[in-house]
Amino acid sequence: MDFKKDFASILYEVLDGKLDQDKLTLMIEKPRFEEMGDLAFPCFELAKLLRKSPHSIAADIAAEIKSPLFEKVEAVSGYVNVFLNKHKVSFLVLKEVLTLKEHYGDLDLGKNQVITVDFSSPNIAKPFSMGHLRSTVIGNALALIAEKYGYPSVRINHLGDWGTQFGKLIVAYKKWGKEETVKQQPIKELLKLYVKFHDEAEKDPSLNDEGRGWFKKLEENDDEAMKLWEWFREESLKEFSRIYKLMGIEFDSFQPSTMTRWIKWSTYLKT
Ligand SMILES: NC(=[NH2+])NCCC[C@H](N)C(=O)O
Repeated sequence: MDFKKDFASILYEVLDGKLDQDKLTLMIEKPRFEEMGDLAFPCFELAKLLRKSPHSIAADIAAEIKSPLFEKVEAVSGYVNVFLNKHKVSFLVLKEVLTLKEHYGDLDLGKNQVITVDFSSPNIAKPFSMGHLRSTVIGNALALIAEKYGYPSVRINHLGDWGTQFGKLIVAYKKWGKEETVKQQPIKELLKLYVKFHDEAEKDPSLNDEGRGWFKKLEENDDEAMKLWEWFREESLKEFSRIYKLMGIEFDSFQPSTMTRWIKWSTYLKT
């Protein structure tokens, strides 16, 4: 529904085709104040062409417009101000919404160029924060807007799942963790273990070395270290997925931070 275009075609008739419809559409303005109508047509440019004052041109045009689309047409200071017929306009808009359904408002600006949106990105083994929630809502809204505009979007969740803290978490789990408790409430339990690690490391700083040692093992793809890390990741993802499901959001990839490590490796290999 493009009421500017409709107004332009009405003006085209009234002006006997003196200006073409595209030009008229471009000239139509949206008044700054509601009381000046929904659309306005300035008549200043026509003054030269018609050899009349903008005031009288506006008055002439206003007198000639008779369209059920408008409930009021006024000539004010060289402008033709039109007020859309709310009843008719709401009927037309709702009819279009109901016909086009989810395609209402679709645009093809993107011409199928893909847009990637990297958002949410929580850290595994830690609670999902307000900041993550905000990023999730904003990122998904941007992806939806992009899609509406004809850009297929790829939603990437760049998980925070790599770093020394996972060496520490492995140490904590091996010392004080239980498989069952982690499975029951993964984030809560893993966070508890991580906090305990820090409390204990204050008393016994050698734990930090152990943590670094296990992270080194992770970096070297050690079997036991990788199995535990993958499990923490999987359990955390289960919990995050519950939140995403509640919000009706799906991701195309849960790209691991480890990806950066692989990319680094492959560049080393190439050089
Ligand atoms: N590529 C990204 N999305 N990076 C942002 C990572 C955010 C980080 N995981 C955090 O929770 O603070």
